Amino acid sequence: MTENKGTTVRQISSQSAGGPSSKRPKKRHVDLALDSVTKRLLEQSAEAEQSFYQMEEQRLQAEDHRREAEHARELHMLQVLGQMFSSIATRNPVATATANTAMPPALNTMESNMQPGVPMSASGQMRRGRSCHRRVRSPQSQAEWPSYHSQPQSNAGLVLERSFSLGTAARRGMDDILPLVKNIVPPLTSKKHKGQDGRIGIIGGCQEYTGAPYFAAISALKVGADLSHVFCTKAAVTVIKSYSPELIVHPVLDSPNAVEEMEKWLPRLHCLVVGPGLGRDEMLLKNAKEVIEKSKARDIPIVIDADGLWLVAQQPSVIQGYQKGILTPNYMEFTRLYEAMHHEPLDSSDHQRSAMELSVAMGNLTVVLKGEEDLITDGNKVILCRQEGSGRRCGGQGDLLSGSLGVLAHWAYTSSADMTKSVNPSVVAAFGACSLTRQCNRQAFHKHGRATTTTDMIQEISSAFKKLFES
Ligand SMILES: NC(=O)C1=CN([C@@H]2O[C@H](COP(=O)(O)OP(=O)(O)OC[C@H]3O[C@@H](n4cnc5c(N)ncnc54)[C@H](O)[C@@H]3O)[C@@H](O)[C@H]2O)[C@@H](O)CC1
Ligand SMILES: Nc1ncnc2c1ncn2[C@@H]1O[C@H](COP(=O)(O)OP(=O)(O)OP(=O)(O)O)[C@@H](O)[C@H]1O
Repeated sequence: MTENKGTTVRQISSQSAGGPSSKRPKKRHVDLALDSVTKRLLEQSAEAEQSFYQMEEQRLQAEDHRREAEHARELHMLQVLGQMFSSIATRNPVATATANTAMPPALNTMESNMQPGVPMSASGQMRRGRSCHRRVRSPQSQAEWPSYHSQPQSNAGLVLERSFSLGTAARRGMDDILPLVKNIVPPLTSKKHKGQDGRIGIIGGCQEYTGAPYFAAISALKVGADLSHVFCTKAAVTVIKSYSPELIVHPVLDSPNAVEEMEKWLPRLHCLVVGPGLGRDEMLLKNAKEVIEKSKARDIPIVIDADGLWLVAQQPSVIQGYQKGILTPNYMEFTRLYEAMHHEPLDSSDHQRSAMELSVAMGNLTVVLKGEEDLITDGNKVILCRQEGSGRRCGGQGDLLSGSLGVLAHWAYTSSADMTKSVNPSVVAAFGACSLTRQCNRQAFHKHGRATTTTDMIQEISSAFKKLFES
């Protein structure tokens, strides 16, 4: 019985295990079924991907149409205004003559620093008769001044005609500058050694603020710098190190010989970003100031942000006139700087004009006024960055911008004039950093919505960079 049972069991198991002849057809059958399921899945995923791209394409086209319509509306509005003003000018020659005599001092404020055809805001142009005092005036600007008078049009006509160029020139600016940013991105080759694509220094980080210098430094690395150093206080160092093993963090900013400690590193740095999380402690600001002085002597680009701008508002001479200096104020910081330089309240109705005035007063430093649209000017020209972002304004986005700008400034200043088509390298770099920050914001918001934080934006740097500058 037992034997029989055993035999039965053996027989059953030998059947179920299957001899070579009984097993193979089944496996083949299973394989075939699996193959077809996989194939079907792949087809479905390809279809889904294709329809996603189609939808995305349609969405982008719709967005383009919306923007074109908006620009057309703006242009139309300006044309109507132009006609209104020229008819006023024709009907009232006395007013025109008065305007002619009243114009020169005010024109000195803006136009004297502008190249012909440079974008300028309509509101700024129309308020030109107001009293306004420019502090710095370049010889080039004076040379240009007579040509404005030689225009056969009335001032109102001239004003508005140049206003028309605002929208198109600003847009053209965007289209023109983006290829230049692409040009300055260094190729990745096996011939390079570590450090060649950028060694960036961030001055900032104290007891209260450890996130800001981290955001700036890690953004610099993610954009493509090889090494990113943070010079912070002792209290901040372990915290920052614990965020990231990639950063080199020096606990020197509040040490008794802080300046010598930091100066030692300057020959190894390509660019300095001063201010993220610096705080406003007198001693820290003094140390930062001295390092800025030493860096100027080494001719390295210096981006000044956040509390670094507080320092500049107290002592503008620290960076005034340094052509490789770039200021990245938000609106509050901008107001502070403007009022410190001009000793009068900021007229908030014309940001472009005010930004140019600040740049000129600072000796044609590049100013990046961040906001709904970023405004970049070196006092000669205003470029607008309108790369779509999102409505999410979490803290730290400005640090992403200043850290990225540090790397891009290094790349822009080491590129040939051919690559930047002789456009101010600071402006090219600033445009790149603004576009990138806004694109990261857009992508991160797409994924995280209201919960978006700067950390989420930093994770988007790689793909945003690729999309903007490597496609
Ligand atoms: N996680 C961190 O460690 C962070 C630290 N940060 C640091 O914090 C320090 C102080 O920076 P703050 O920006 O707070 O400077 P301020 O202390 O000058 O404050 C500026 C204030 O203005 C407000 N503001 C900004 N834009 C405005 C606008 N357009 N209109 C009206 N109000 C506006 C802000 O809400 C803020 O309260 C800096 O060192 C900065 O780097 C920030 O970078 C944010 C992230
Ligand atoms: N209203 C807005 N719409 C779209 N983008 C904006 C708007 N305001 C600011 N940004 C973008 O956010 C980025 C950072 O600007 P923001 O004004 O937040 O700087 P910040 O206050 O110096 O930042 P931080 O929090 O790091 O100190 C810039 O790239 C800017 O283009």
